[in-house]
Amino acid sequence: MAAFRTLGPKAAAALDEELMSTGAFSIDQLMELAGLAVSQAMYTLSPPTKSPNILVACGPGNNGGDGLVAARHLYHLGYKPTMYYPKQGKNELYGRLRTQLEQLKIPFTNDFPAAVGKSNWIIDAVFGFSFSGEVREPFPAVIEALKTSVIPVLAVDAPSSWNIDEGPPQEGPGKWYDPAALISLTAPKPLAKWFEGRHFVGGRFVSQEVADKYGFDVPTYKGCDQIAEVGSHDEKL
Ligand SMILES: NC(=O)C1=CN([C@@H]2O[C@H](COP(=O)(O)OP(=O)(O)OC[C@H]3O[C@@H](n4cnc5c(N)ncnc54)[C@H](O)[C@@H]3O)[C@@H](O)[C@H]2O)[C@@H](O)CC1
Ligand SMILES: [K+]
Repeated sequence: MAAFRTLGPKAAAALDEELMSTGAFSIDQLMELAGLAVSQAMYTLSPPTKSPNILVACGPGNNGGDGLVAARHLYHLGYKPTMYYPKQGKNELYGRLRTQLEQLKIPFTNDFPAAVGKSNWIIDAVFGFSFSGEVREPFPAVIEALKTSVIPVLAVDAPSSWNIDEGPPQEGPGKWYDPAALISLTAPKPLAKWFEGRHFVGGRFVSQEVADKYGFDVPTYKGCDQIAEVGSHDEKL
């Protein structure tokens, strides 16, 4: 696939609304499918036999919720996830997802930089398509740790701190946080045009009719995969 079509933040929010109204999906279902897709992307990048220790950084919104779901699936796939979740959002769903992890005795840490050194991979579920402006506390230290980390990172829906429409922060090449891999949920957001690492799309539940209405492509999923690798924007696969 070359030059994939993207979905801007307003269209992405409208699509979620439509899936949950006329589409009759619940947020729990959408988040479960998103988190499952994230866990499959992680497995494709590096199986638990090679990279058992996964640090999952979760933000206060639904992107963080995807990280909570992904951690549960990763545990059942044989990984040892550790959670960093400093600011739990108000939705009761986040509380239930957290309880599910606590019942599996998955550890939560308050010291993100210290946990980075004990990890084989990091999952960035801090901010998704509703991120805007300058990164506020307590997350600047997290973004800084991601930027300087030698541990590879899989970003969920967006590399956190990147502008959703305009891509990486304008700090000069090589000076921003640049994850090794990205999984776009439902469709790549405009920022994916600046991303050059391994790129997956998850969302094997969206109909062609919905994709046509919102103007994005349904990738070719293989076998029973929840994800498809789509490559970078200018690359022909
Ligand atoms: N169909 C899909 O593709 C689905 C996507 N979901 C996920 O939901 C995400 C969008 O979720 P939300 O709309 O809840 O938003 P996000 O999770 O993208 O972020 C919103 C949260 O981040 C905070 N925030 C925004 N800018 C900030 C800044 N500069 N500094 C500090 N905090 C900031 C907001 O106050 C809010 O708490 C998607 O990116 C995707 O990961 C799923 O969970 C549901 C289904
Ligand atoms: K993210």
